Amino acid sequence: MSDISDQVKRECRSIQRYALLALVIWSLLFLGGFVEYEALTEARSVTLAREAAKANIGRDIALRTWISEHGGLYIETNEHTPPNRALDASTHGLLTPDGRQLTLMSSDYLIRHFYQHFGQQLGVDSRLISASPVSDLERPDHWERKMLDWMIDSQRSEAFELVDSDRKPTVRVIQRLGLESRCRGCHLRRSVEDRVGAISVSVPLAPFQQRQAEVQRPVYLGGGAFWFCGSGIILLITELRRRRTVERHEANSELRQAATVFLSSHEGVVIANLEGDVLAVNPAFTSITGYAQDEIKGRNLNILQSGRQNTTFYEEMWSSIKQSGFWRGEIWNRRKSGEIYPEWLTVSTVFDEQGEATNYVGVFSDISVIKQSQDQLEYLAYHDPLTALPNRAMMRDRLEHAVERLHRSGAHGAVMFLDLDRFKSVNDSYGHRAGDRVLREVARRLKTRLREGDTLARLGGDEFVVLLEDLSNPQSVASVARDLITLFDELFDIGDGRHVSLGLSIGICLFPEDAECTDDILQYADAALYQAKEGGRNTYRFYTDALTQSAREKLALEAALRLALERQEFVLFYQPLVRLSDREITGVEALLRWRHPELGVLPPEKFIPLAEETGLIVSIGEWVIQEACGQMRSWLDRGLELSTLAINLSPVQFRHRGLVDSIERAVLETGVPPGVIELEVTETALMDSIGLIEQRIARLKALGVRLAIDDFGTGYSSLSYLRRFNINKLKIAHSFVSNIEEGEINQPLVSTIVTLARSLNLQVMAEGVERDSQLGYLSKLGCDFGQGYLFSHPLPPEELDRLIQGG
Ligand SMILES: Nc1nc2c(ncn2[C@@H]2O[C@H](COP(=O)(O)O[C@H]3[C@@H](O)[C@H](n4cnc5c(=O)[nH]c(N)nc54)O[C@@H]3COP(=O)(O)O)[C@@H](O)[C@H]2O)c(=O)[nH]1
Repeated sequence: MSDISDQVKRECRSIQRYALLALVIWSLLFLGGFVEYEALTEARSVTLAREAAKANIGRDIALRTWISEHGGLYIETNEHTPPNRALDASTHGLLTPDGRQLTLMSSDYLIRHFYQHFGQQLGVDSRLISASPVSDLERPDHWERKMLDWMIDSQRSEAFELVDSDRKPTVRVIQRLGLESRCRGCHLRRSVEDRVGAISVSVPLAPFQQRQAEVQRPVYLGGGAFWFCGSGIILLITELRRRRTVERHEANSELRQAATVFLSSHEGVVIANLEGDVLAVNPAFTSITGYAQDEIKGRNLNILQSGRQNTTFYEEMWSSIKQSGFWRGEIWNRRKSGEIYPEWLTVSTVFDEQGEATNYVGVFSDISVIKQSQDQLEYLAYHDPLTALPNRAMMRDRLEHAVERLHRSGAHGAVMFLDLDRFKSVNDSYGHRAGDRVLREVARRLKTRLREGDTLARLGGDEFVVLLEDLSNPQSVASVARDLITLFDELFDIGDGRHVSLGLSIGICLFPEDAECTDDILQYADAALYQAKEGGRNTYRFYTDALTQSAREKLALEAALRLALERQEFVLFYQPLVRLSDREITGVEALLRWRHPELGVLPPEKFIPLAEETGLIVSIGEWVIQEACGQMRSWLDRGLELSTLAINLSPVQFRHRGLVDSIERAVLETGVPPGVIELEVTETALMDSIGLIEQRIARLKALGVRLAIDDFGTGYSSLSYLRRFNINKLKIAHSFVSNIEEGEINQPLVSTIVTLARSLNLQVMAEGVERDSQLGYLSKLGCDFGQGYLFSHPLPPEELDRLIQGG
């Protein structure tokens, strides 16, 4: 950079030197011209003065001649014109009759006299001189003498010279006079016949110089102005040249910079003419396209076209370049290897100083990698990475399109919400790898049953959605649902030779029948799924209005349930457990109630399922245990003879690892004997959690807590677990007791349960004893205990208190 500026400075200095030289030459030329002009003017002044002198001489000669021809001129004498003493007296003493004196004026006298008086005014001094003067008046001065001698010697009749007379330049002219015949008489009379005479005229040069100076002034002014103009032009040209030099250097520097950018840029650059023929490319162009400069130069840019864009694309692109001089966008081009790739291209038109387009410059970068990442991101934004199925976003997108399209065409569609039954257990028991394997297999199996136009998406977890479009008959969805469920008949391989069994629940929403907007369709399908799961799993349900209503209620209830514990809205009722042999109340069963602020006292079936579903049952259950134990302690302290406190446990509670801890805590805190606590669980709960609860039951047993099987006879009829878990009591379900008198089926069933209990050495209790007849029958069978409205409804503790106290 500094090299460049030094060079610029050097060139500028050189230009300035030339300018100075030109200025000096120009000034010298002018000065020479002025000097020459001055000399010419001076010469002209001299010439004019000389001519004035000669004019005088001519006039003098004419006067002399005239006077000579007339023999002289008589004039009256006065103090200015005294008598001519040079002549004899006869010629100057003449008197006129009136007494005036006249004198004869010879030519000499007249002219001398004339110049004496008027020479000053005329600016000319003229006098007659003679080589042999008869008076001092005729005597030549030094110059005149010299000139007379020269003229005599050189036979010349005239001489002139510019001399300094009293420091004033004066033109002096001298002209010899010939002795003419008419003068001879006079000369003879005066004995000066052979005299050499001459007229000598002196003309001061100053007036002529002055006149010339006046003429010169405008010339000098004009000349000065001309000099200034010339000098100005020289300076202007110098400045222009200096600027052009600087600009040229700057342009060169910019060009060098541009060349550096061109060569070192990571973006490909191609310069083409207006026909699209390549003129130059940079190294990055070569590395991106594979074409070296020599290969591509002269070839048309269309060699790079990939064929991926149609002619309309190129027409629009070139139309933009021609209209605005510019185009930018993404384009697919072809490398020399034939591979096509995306590039981000900017095409700019280069214009000359007249605004005419001269070239096109294309600058581009290979965006293959960016594109791939972008594609990957787009893919991830719309796909589930585990199963490669469309995700929620894409499913919504497709559903929205389908709703719109089907709305126009009048065809039907359906959304199926799929939920895997027992998947959570697989994940919990065998780990996420096994779970992932199952999910991939589920996706694979489901796809086998669907058509190409259907969408199978995974929303997350074990939730899948199927979108069916263009259904000619909405009922056909049911057969698809059945087929999908059947796909789960086969076990799922989870590796290491292990297999698990899963079920499938499906909720179906038809559109536009059930709903017309995406959100509603999805919500309704979800609600239908809930119904399917409620309906026993491994089944499907269609959406209905009633279902929506119950779903809404469920939501409201769930919100209230979450607050019920902290608002202390739960209470426990207690129902007596009666020993049938003597009708004594030997224990109580704690039964939960919810005092809902708006709905009143709610029985357990209204909220326990929801509490189980949401997991709230764990903390509610802990409260029940704590509260019931506290109450029991209070009764025992007051001397009530109660040996059993029955507490219901839901399967969810039973599976929860904190169960034993919470019972231990209650025992510890309330001081209730653990032996009075009897936990009621269902057979199903026991069997479902069999692997998980074995240790837990052992701990409970070790604590002294008793176990009763609730609703015995309605679930699995496996008896081995009765011994295995050291069960203490069987409770015969209401449904068996309620029609014990009429049914031929129920009597043997109840009798069998009582017999079984006896043989296993278990206590047995009948639930739902409402009538004496039922009591009589059960007593006859030898049933140990009974519970039912016949004895008492579930009561608040203080009422139960009264009941027991009252006997
Ligand atoms: N996990 C928990 N579950 C609980 C708890 N409290 C109750 N429950 C469960 O709710 C079920 C229904 O209980 P509830 O509505 O209180 O009904 C009990 C009695 O009112 C009813 N019963 C008693 N005698 C009769 C009768 O003669 N006729 C008739 N129709 N019903 C009667 O039976 C229920 C008690 O039955 P059981 O538990 O099988 O002994 C209840 O079954 C529990 O599953 C809780 O705190 N936690």
